[in-house]
Amino acid sequence: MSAETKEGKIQKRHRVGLLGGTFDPIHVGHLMMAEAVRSEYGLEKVIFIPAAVPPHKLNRHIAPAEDRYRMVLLATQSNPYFEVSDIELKRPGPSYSIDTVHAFLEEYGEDTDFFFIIGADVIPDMGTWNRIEKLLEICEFVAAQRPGCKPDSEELRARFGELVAKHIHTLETPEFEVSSTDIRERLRKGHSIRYIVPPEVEEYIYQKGLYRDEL
Ligand SMILES: Nc1ncnc2c1ncn2[C@@H]1O[C@H](COP(=O)(O)OP(=O)(O)OP(=O)(O)O)[C@@H](O)[C@H]1O
Ligand SMILES: O=C(O)c1ccc[n+]([C@@H]2O[C@H](COP(=O)([O-])O)[C@@H](O)[C@H]2O)c1
Repeated sequence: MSAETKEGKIQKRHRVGLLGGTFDPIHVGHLMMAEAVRSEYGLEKVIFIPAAVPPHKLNRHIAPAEDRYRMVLLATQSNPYFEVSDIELKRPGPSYSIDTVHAFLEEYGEDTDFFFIIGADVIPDMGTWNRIEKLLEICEFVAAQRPGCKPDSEELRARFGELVAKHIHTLETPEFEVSSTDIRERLRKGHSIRYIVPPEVEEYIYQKGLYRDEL
């Protein structure tokens, strides 16, 4: 994408991916999805944003934000296109995406387009997100396939029409049937999580004794 400046020069627009999540813990499904969207959408980078207080998981026990953040750092360190932001960890209250995207728009300026990466399972819930209409206006969403989930945007389309067709894109990515819930369950049962999370994350989980106990 490009835009003409007042002086008539063509300026290339920057394209940055945002991948928000609870990451309790981060797993290869997150990493595969981020890399696939980065490469197919020509993104300069993908910024992983661990949520301090995920708005839809308020009543669920989650690991401390500091641990989830550290695991995201470990998992992403070998990919030069991946960055991690602690923006939501520093903000009190529920980690609403609208506040995060506004902050990035302010930091990066008008010549950057943001692509918020989600799994297809998130689409049916988006109608309940804080100020979703505004959020659809100010950034693009890219929904990656997730095993067993059809990207169902019917309800959103009925409410927000064109905005949904224009700003929510779906992408066929390699699918990997894993979730953080599966991983926590495996750890509670004492089963292996090797190859489902990067080795550094596996080691961190064992070192800190995370997810061992029934909740
Ligand atoms: N295997 C996967 N394939 C595609 N997208 C995924 C996958 N796992 C998670 N995502 C997406 O990554 C984002 C962050 O997900 P999150 O951190 O909640 O992980 P999760 O595995 O869905 O967690 P949990 O099982 O605890 O609900 C969401 O948009 C989610 O849809
Ligand atoms: O802004 C909201 O109202 C909102 C509601 C639910 C989820 N989100 C964001 O969606 C991303 C994925 O959420 P989750 O719960 O699947 O980890 C994460 O960045 C959340 O902060 C955002």
